[in-house]
Amino acid sequence: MRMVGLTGGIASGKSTVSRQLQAQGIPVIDADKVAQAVLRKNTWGWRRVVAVFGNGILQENGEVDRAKLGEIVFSDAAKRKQLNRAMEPCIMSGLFYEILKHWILGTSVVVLDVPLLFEAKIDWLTRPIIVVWVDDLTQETRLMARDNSSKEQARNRITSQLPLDVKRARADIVIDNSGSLEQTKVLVNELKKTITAPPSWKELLFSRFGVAAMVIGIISITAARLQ
Ligand SMILES: CC(C)(COP(=O)(O)OP(=O)(O)OC[C@H]1O[C@@H](n2cnc3c(N)ncnc32)[C@H](O)[C@@H]1O)[C@@H](O)C(=O)NCCC(=O)NCCS
Ligand SMILES: Nc1ncnc2c1ncn2[C@@H]1O[C@H](COP(=O)(O)OP(=O)(O)OP(=O)(O)O)[C@@H](O)[C@H]1O
Repeated sequence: MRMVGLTGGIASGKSTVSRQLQAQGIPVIDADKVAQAVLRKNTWGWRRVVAVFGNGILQENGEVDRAKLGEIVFSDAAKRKQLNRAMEPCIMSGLFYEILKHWILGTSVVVLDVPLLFEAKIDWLTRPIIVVWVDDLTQETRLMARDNSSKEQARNRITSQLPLDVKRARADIVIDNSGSLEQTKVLVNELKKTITAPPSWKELLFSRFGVAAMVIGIISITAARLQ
């Protein structure tokens, strides 16, 4: 199974590209959705996060107040590190579960939409790596418009990630999403051809190795948790 990495900066257009790929029949695993699931009330992730941040981040119904937690972690690098440390094993397990489902089903190409692919150092698992890029001003403007946020809130979120130009430099393929949606669609059509081209033997071996390494990783995390 070919595992294609899809990443970029906040509001650079990963979900937009992901939707266009899905419309062409390419399966996508969305790490943001996995992260949301592992933060639901009474889950393993919820317990770990509440243990670190306390009940003050909860709504009356016991669910995490995402806006409140976001305000805390996107304006304080140390708190963000604590959140990442608490959630990382849960997100990794969730991603692994989704990958395993596709592997068992015999999916030939799956796209992993992971905003923090480089930051979490899991880029080695995926090939090719696609970075959805936009210029800084477009990123800020789109983020503010989408989240109805202030310039300060948008800058806090943008600077909490590896700079988008650094990600672009590490990409195998760059999708420039600074133009119109129609222009991006044309680029995504070309992208589909590239990622669905028949895999080489080297690629096949790499993917099997990646999945095997993840199995070992998850077993180690689970074993450490049970101790
Ligand atoms: C802090 C939370 C609750 C804020 O929720 P909110 O609904 O406002 O944002 P949402 O989840 O939609 O994330 C929007 C974008 O923020 C960026 N982002 C999210 N978490 C982080 C982080 N820890 N560091 C840097 N950027 C992040 C990503 O680009 C993501 O696509 C949420 O982002 C979260 O649980 N983050 C930690 C989990 C995580 O690392 N997610 C990224 C998946 S790899
Ligand atoms: N080419 C485009 N032209 C105009 N608007 C766009 C374009 N691409 C994306 N957008 C808009 O920009 C915003 C951010 O896009 P999107 O949600 O796809 O980004 P993202 O990278 O998935 O964000 P996040 O990191 O928060 O998950 C959305 O409101 C989207 O509709």
